[in-house]
Amino acid sequence: MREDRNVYDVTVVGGGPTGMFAAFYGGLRQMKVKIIESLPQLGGQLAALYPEKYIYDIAGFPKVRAQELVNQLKEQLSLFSPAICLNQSVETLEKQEDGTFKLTTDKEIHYSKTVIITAGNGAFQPRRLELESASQYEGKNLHYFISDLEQFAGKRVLVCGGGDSAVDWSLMLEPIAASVTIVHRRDKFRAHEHSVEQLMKSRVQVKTPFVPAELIGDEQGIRQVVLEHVKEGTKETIDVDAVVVNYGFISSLGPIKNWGLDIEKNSIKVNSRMETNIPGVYAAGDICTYDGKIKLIACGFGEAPIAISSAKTYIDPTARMQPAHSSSLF
Ligand SMILES: Cc1cc2nc3c(=O)[nH]c(=O)nc-3n(C[C@H](O)[C@H](O)[C@H](O)COP(=O)(O)OP(=O)(O)OC[C@H]3O[C@@H](n4cnc5c(N)ncnc54)[C@H](O)[C@@H]3O)c2cc1C
Repeated sequence: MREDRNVYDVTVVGGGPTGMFAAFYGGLRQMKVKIIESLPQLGGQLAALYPEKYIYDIAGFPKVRAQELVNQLKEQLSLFSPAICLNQSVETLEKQEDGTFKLTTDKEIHYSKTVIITAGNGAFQPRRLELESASQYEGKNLHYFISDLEQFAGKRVLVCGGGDSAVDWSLMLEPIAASVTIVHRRDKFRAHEHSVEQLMKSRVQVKTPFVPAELIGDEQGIRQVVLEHVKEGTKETIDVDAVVVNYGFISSLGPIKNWGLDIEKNSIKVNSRMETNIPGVYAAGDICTYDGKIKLIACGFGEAPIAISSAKTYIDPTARMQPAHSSSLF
């Protein structure tokens, strides 16, 4: 297990909008900040569940596409270059004898003076292909995320799914890959009408209503996929070099329930300073609850500076809870 022996002032668990803004605010308050996010991307629900939708209730933005808001948050965050650890899910949180916290993820051990939990509904994981042997091809040529389109150049790619991500990735892969086949269990795609129209005009081969029924491969990866017609049960085998699965995401509070926090209906109870029952641990955004709590991005944005300022005064009791105005800092 890797270990980062640096002790951060604050570690933010969850890189959704609340966590991103909290990390930015930590920078503004001159704290050494780290974010840990279970997905290989920042943005939480916005990036994972509805990147193409417009949001109409962010102050100052009459309307903003969810992914665009994430991009703006990333730009704002980059001002202070916090440590960003993606693809790591925090599994345990322990207070050590010297008062610092030890956070253990599935990959690494981290240390921090304070912790802000901005974990939304819990760690997101991609909904996986439920086929025997699927897991053995992860890290080979079975992908749940695409970080580099070029790795598919000249390859025969099978994309599984019927939503926006599956259709968008098929269209983006089409000019690069040798061939792209999209398989969806229903006749109708759930993606935007415009994207589906483009898909039908493209070179992408559309297989509906089919599901992947079997993976045939070797040590190197999947070589063939058997597709089964959902209604007729007939089967077809196609040759593949890569399989991309876009079945959406599932989230679960999971290990957070075992961290000794006061939890009510899957949410962490906090007071008006965003303090949990564990001194030095704070919560903000969708994961936290208090009398009158509502789950909105705008509320997470309000709670984040409170949580950060509480953490700041916890580390340095002489620091002021009220931060200086950002307009007077630069
Ligand atoms: C379809 C849809 C439309 C919406 N529209 C609006 C809208 O118009 N306006 C509005 O205000 N709100 C809207 N919302 C709600 C809004 O998206 C949430 O309020 C917001 O995302 C909460 O932000 P957050 O940062 O608190 O949590 P999240 O966005 O849920 O982010 C939490 C992050 O923490 C990560 N995480 C969790 N546990 C761990 C762990 N143990 N280790 C590492 N990482 C972890 C998760 O993977 C996730 O990325 C909408 C939600 C949906 C689903």
